[in-house]
Order: sequence, then structure tokens, then C-alpha cells
Amino acid sequence: MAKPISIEVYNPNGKYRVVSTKSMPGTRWINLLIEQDCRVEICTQKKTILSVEDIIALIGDKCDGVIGQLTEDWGETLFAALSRAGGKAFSNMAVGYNNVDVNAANKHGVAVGNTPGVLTETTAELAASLSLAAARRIVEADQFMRAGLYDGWLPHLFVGNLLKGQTVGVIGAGRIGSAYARMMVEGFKMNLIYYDLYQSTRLEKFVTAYGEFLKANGEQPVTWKRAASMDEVLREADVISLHPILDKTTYHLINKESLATMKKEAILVNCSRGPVVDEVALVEHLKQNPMFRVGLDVFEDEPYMKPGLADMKNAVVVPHIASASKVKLIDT
Ligand SMILES: NC(=O)C1=CN([C@@H]2O[C@H](COP(=O)(O)OP(=O)(O)OC[C@H]3O[C@@H](n4cnc5c(N)ncnc54)[C@H](O)[C@@H]3O)[C@@H](O)[C@H]2O)C=CC1
Ligand SMILES: O=C(O)C(=O)CO
Repeated sequence: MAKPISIEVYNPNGKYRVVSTKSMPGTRWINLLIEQDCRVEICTQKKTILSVEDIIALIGDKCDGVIGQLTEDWGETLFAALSRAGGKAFSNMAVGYNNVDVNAANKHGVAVGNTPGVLTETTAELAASLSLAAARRIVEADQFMRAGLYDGWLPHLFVGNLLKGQTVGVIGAGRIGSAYARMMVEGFKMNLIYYDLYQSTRLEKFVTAYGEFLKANGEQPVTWKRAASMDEVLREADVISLHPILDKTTYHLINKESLATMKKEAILVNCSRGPVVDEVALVEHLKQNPMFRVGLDVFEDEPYMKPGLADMKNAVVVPHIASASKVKLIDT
């Protein structure tokens, strides 16, 4: 029997009981639920990742809906528990929903929601930040400075990769991948090569128009290419950013073989989901190729990194913070 879990309650006499497994930013979502006659219970337990047992205890005997997080395993066990408690809706506070077994939810008559579109720019901006940090060796240089090792300017000190005129490769040119591509093309005048199951006509038009603008101003125009295979992107791009969904087709999309296909001095960025990259193979590749650099927001076994990754100077690692940005507050 799981221990009772601490909660904060809003609108205790509401007709529908809605549980949120975590406190979330702002109050607008709470007010919206209250307007719909919901009693809102927010889990305040000081534990970053709740277990299935913890969530079953939160659901209890009567629960109409749950708002959950990407760190939780929403499969058969939880949807069965929610359905037994009378639950009809589950909302994943995330764009990616690889942690949710939608078939199990359907089987138990629970509707599933996620948050597509709200993190497009913030995630693309972090991917751009990681691309720059890796290209210009920002973290290594920062550590060198703080260690008191800087004893004067030198022509070869922390030479990195100039992005202008290089090729950016995007794998998964959906909302986030396209936003990232636009930033890199427009911001750094990079050429684009992308691979996706679908054509991104808007992105192609954007690069064409920007190329024409540059040409009209006497500058080298940028170009785009839709690759027929992922390997084409891996072979040709200097910076490769991963933005597909995580499913069976993208699990370990980047593995020993695909890493070997990339340029020796390429930069790989992952802001999608950790298991898109075989992290053990990546660590080995980083060891063998010191000029190959990587920027990672997500990891295969979050919150852990595979052995050796933390020691690699050619890796920039941040703890899944692509969504962690503030916009002008609308409700305080
Ligand atoms: N690091 C973070 O904090 C965040 C990560 N994400 C991740 O980013 C992912 C993408 O988000 P969006 O761009 O909004 O989704 P989206 O659905 O607009 O784009 C995903 C793209 O991947 C493509 N794709 C699917 N399978 C593929 C394959 N086998 N090969 C190549 N392309 C493939 C799809 O056709 C689609 O264009 C989410 O599913 C989520 O996992 C999203 C938000 C924040
Ligand atoms: O929304 C998502 O998919 C995230 O990864 C949020 O950080």
C-alpha cells in the first residue's frame, strides 16, 4: 500500500475531481477548471518523479480527470486505475506523448490530451543555443576561464566552427524542426538539408524567399534540399538537429552506423527525446572523434547520463530545459 500523498486543494466542493500530479506555472489553468465546477487537487509531494504506485494513490476511488507529466508512465495500469475511479480524461503536460499508451487509454475509455504547438519557439531556441554552444565551444571555454587557465590571447585558443555558409541538417521538420531551421538559416546564413516523412513546403518557401533577398542584396543566397533519406542529411550536414517524435521508427535513429556516416567535425543536437540516440554509441563516438561535438537536452535514461558522457569535453549537456523559458506573464 503506497503512503498517502500530500496535496493542495482548490474549490473543495467542486463536482468533478481533477488531480494534477505536479504544481504547474500560473493560476489560469486552475481557474478554468474551477469555472467548470472542478475540485482541483495538486500533488505537493517533494519527489521529482512519481511512481505508478504514487499516482494510483493520488487517483484514489473517485477521480474524473488527471493532468500528468512526461516523466510518468501512463500505461495499462494507470489507465485501468483511472477508469475504475470513473475517470474520463488524461492530459499530458507535454508536446511529446511517448510516455502515454494511447491504445490503453482508448481501451479504458479515457480521452488523452497533450500540448502541441506551445513549445515550438522555446525548444527551437534551445536547439539553436546548443548548436552555438557546441560550435563555439562555449562550455569548455567557460570552464577554462573559471579554472584560471587563461594567461593571454592565442591564435589557436578554442577554435570552433563558423556556421555561416555551412549546412544545417534537420531530422524531423515538423513545428520545432522547421522553427529551428528558420533560425539557423536566417540567423547564420546556413544552407538547409532536411529529412521528414512529409514535405515542408512552408519551410522551403521561406528559405527560397530568404535566398532571393540575400541575392538581391549582393550576398551569397542560402539554399534548401529535401533529402530522400536520413543518411543524405548525415553525410552532408555540418550541424544536425533531431526533432522527430519518439516512436518505434525513431528509437535509436542515431546509432553507431549513423554516427559513422556523419562528418568527423559535425555537431549533433538533440532536443527531441533521449532514446532517439543510442547514447552508449554516442559516448564511444565522442571518445574516438574529439572534434565531433554534441549538444543534448534529453537523455536515454533521464535523469541519468550513460557512463562516460559527463567526462566528455566535446559534449554540452543540459537537464531537459527546452521548455523552461518565460513569456510575458498573462496571469500572476
Ligand atoms: N526538449 C523538450 O523540452 C521538448 C521536446 N519536444 C519533443 O519534440 C518532438 C517534436 O515536436 P513537434 O515539432 O512539435 O512535433 P511535430 O509533430 O510537429 O514534428 C515531428 C516531425 O517528426 C516527423 N517524423 C516522424 N517520424 C519520423 C521519422 N521516422 N523520420 C523523420 N521524421 C519523422 C513528423 O513527420 C513530423 O514532421 C515532440 O514529440 C517531443 O518529443 C517537444 C517540446 C519540448
Ligand atoms: O513538452 C515536451 O514534450 C517536453 O519535453 C517538455 O519539456
